[in-house]
Amino acid sequence: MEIIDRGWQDSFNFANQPLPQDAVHALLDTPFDPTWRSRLQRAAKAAPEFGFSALAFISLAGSSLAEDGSFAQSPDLDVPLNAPASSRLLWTKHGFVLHTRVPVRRQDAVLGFMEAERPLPQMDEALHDTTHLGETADFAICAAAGENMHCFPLRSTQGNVLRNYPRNIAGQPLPMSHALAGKSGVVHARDYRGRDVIAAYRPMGDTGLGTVLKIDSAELYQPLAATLWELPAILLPLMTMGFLLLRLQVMPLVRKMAEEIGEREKAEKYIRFLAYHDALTGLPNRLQIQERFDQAADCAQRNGSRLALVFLDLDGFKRINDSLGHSAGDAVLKEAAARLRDSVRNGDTVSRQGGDEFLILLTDLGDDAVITKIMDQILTRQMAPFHCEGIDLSTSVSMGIAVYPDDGRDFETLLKKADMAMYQAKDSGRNTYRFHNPQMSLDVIEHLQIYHGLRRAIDRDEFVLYYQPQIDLASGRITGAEALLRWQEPERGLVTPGRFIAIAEESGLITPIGEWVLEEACRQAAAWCQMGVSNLVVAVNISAVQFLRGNLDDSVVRALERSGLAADLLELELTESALIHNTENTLGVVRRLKSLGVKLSIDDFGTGYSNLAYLRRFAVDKIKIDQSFVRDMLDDPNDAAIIRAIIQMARTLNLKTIAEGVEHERTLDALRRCQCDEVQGYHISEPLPTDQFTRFLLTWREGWIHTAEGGKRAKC
Ligand SMILES: Nc1nc2c(ncn2[C@@H]2O[C@@H]3COP(=O)(O)O[C@H]4[C@@H](O)[C@H](n5cnc6c(=O)[nH]c(N)nc65)O[C@@H]4COP(=O)(O)O[C@H]3[C@H]2O)c(=O)[nH]1
Repeated sequence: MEIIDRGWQDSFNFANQPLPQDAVHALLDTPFDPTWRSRLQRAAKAAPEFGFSALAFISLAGSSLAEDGSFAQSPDLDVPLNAPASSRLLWTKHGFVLHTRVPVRRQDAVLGFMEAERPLPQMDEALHDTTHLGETADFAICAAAGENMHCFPLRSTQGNVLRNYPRNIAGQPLPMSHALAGKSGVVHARDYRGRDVIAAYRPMGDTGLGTVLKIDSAELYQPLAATLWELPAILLPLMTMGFLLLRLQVMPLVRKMAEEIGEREKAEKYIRFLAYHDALTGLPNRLQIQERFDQAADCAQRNGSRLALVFLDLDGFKRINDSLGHSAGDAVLKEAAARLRDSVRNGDTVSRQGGDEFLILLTDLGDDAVITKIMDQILTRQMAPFHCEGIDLSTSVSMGIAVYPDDGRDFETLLKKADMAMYQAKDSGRNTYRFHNPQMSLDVIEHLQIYHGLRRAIDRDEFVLYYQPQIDLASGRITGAEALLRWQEPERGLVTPGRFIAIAEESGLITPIGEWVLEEACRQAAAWCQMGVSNLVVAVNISAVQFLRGNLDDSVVRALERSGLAADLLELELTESALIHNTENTLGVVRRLKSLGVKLSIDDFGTGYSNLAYLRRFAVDKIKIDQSFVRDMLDDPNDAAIIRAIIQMARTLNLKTIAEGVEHERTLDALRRCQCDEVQGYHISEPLPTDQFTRFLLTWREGWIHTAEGGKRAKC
């Protein structure tokens, strides 16, 4: 039910974001306005990100204004749902699909409609997720069709739907008929195949659908039946052997029978338990927390108190699951669940949504201070390491908070807002929490637009590299050029990496983008070399994601081969965090790169772990002192002391140092006095497009450039 409600709510929210609203409104008067049509089309293109497989905006007259994706054609089953209105549940060859039609509104006026389809893989899973209950366990979802019913495929119907199937067989109601009559319970009855089953039934909210979870009685009672079958054969000889033997032989059997009956009751209880709990952690499931929310909201409305819904996601869970396996993943989830339960008050509810997502309902709240106290408690507890399969693991969590009634009054709205806030917490570096604020909805749209734009940017040739010179302080020579990525986005203009690198990392797009950067930077460095610029090292930023997930060493080899650039004219700038994780794999990649002759520098040094051991282990060549220290070094003695310490340490380890973010002559002098090797910053030059950087190179110092005719040949 919540999946369907959420799907409908998502459609409604999507349709009523400012961009679609404005566009549909504008197209009321000028239906063919190309600017608004193209904006609306951009909004439609964001559909997959919201989980839609198809989406169309439709005018009041019924014509399509913009659409994306393809709607299901001739589904095997198509049933209208009572609520939310204008929704239909379809069964297609890919599984369940929710079809919704929602109004695009401004205040009370309907401006148009949005039709959307969203696959519901969670419901597909529900059909198959019964195997752990037993061989014959099965889950059914049906809709009333007059006196009969239509049923979506069960495990036992092997993908086939049941159309117009009777609700009673031989005068006896099937368990589903109770669910379709709006009742919940457990019965021993005959199912549609005429088999005896034990079945739990319940209606699916107000949708008009019914659900049944059932298992064949024969399977459930099999051990008991076997015992009963043996009984007469044993009893006859026993009767002649007298009381003693009777006690010895029969009593254990009787006890066994009693146990079997106990087992049967346990199975029944388990079926009931599953309807309201998560099987892995034993926590309440989504259905239960939603019911508790409804009760708490009624109460809060009466006494004017507040509630909070917290959406919590474990940070880095996928990495644990992928690298250590599912049993370690399960252990982490159980431990996280136990800690969450311990971190909240008695009246609060912790539930598992699925995967590594949890929901927490905090009731009876005064001001936000109570919420932040609980959030801090959760963060602290989750971070404590725990022992799992021979290793110490620790996790952190990101949380988003939506407050009743400030952020909304119904469960789905609050859930959606808490979800958005959770993403903000992730964006802010994880291991933290954020309260929802209205700006977040706009941020989500912006985030999606950037994501979709990035996917096409390489093919459309929209990336460019700018270069910023790096200068040797002793000689004044240009020793290097840092390649800095820019995105020439058709509508936004030149976009700097701060706005898109994190999205590229999160979506994995950083790998192809990073490869493009490597190829382009090497190609350009080789071109400068051909022009006669000698020993100019091009420095390329490598993201930690690219380093850990991509085949960085292969990409580097390819870029060098294609461009013909000498390996020692390429420097890779890595952050400390890239080298700290996954050390064995990292070491292998670094060794290969070093064996090629590629240089390695550590970017933003001083802001991360600053672990000296890895500087040696990875044979780093250069340390880049973070601009946050450089910026204030003249005014802040602590920053100046840190810079001096970094430079001294680097000298001891025989590493070069470069200071970034040098904006003033006086900073440059101070760095020279500290014996910093190189500098980079606006004082010398901002990052420049290729042609301007080439001019910069040619005019920087007389006599520095050696042409091929001039004697000294450039190394390329
Ligand atoms: N205030 C101030 N800023 C200065 C000064 N001199 C240089 N900067 C800016 O400082 C940033 C230095 O790059 P970064 O620390 O590697 O930080 C880079 C880097 O981490 C990332 N980045 C840039 N290009 C790439 C790329 O191709 N791949 C990856 N993975 N990340 C990139 O984006 C970050 C930001 O890049 P930009 O916006 O180009 O910002 C650049 C540069 O324009 C100065 O004197 N004052």
